[in-house]
Amino acid sequence: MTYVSFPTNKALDFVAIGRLCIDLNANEIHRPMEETMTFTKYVGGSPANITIGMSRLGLRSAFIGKVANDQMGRFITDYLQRNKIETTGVVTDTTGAVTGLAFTEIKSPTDCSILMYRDNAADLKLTPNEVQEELIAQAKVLLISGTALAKSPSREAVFQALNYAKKHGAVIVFDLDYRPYTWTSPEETAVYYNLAAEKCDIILGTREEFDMMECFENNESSNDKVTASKWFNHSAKIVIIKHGKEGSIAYTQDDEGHRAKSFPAKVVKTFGAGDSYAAGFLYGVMQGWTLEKSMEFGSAAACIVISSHSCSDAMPTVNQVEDYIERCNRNEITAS
Ligand SMILES: Nc1ncnc2c1ncn2[C@@H]1O[C@H](COP(=O)(O)OP(=O)(O)O)[C@@H](O)[C@H]1O
Ligand SMILES: O=C(O)C[C@@H](O)[C@H](O)C(=O)COP(=O)(O)O
Repeated sequence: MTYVSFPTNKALDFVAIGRLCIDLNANEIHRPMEETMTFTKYVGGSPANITIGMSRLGLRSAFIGKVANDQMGRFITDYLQRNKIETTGVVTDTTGAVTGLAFTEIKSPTDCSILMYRDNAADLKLTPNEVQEELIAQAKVLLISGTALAKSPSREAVFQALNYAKKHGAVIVFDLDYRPYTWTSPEETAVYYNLAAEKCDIILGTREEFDMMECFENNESSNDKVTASKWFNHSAKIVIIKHGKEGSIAYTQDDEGHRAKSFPAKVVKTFGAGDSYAAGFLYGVMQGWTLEKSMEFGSAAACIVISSHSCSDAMPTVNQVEDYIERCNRNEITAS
């Protein structure tokens, strides 16, 4: 059963808009940030990680965003190019804005947190007129990510990208990617998230992210099926609700819930799971696979990334994901 039809005859498979940042991941793991002395630098930012994931899986990918006019900005653009990602949509800030930094704290495989430095971040300065219509016109899929809605002008740039995607028939994917510290209040966040989600074909988020979007509804308890069904009155064809280690469920317009098979992992850190899951899942549906197979592929990609030190750099190839699934089926991998 096909739930989403992707346009054909496009030069690009995938374009994402939003945050290009730096992850500084603690080298001394299993200790708090106060005691962490050294970090390894990687390209980061959830939509950047997903795009790197798509490119590693062999899809023709591009990015639309803004980087600082400094060494960090050049590091990011260069990394994208080395990963075969089209960067004509990545513009350089001219106002002295800086690159957002995410310092990661890895206290244990289950207790991880992120300390973000995002004052005057370049990615939030992207303006609507800097969004290249041509790039979106050429793409089968546009992915938007919630954090880019946090401030103007990046907020309007995302809505402009949504307009172009609608005009040119791209499938629109929304990764909710809710980072509370970028926002003033859950209510402010919910207003913009709901406006954007109405326009999207595939919505991916954790239970907590959907709860934030429902903050005006005074629900006594959250219910995945009820949450998902609301979006089918708008543009959505697939709504995925993620539950960390417990796996994920995809809902479709026929009200069916499709549960993902999950795999064991020797977890180093928890972050990066959602980004690699998104890349693996989207790769699968773009190949015309069933939802179950696509979700299984996403789950295995997530296991590879959470078993590694980085997010972006650890994004797997198709062979690596297939190999992981085979090793799990042979019981060669056990949970940490
Ligand atoms: N500890 C874990 N072990 C195995 N798989 C995991 C684990 N944590 C996450 N995953 C996989 O990654 C997917 C996305 O993870 P989740 O934590 O829900 O997203 P996010 O990183 O966006 O919060 C899950 O649905 C699951 O398949
Ligand atoms: O998104 C960021 O700015 C930080 C990411 O690069 C980071 O590594 C991360 O948090 C990944 O997010 P997740 O996949 O939702 O866990």
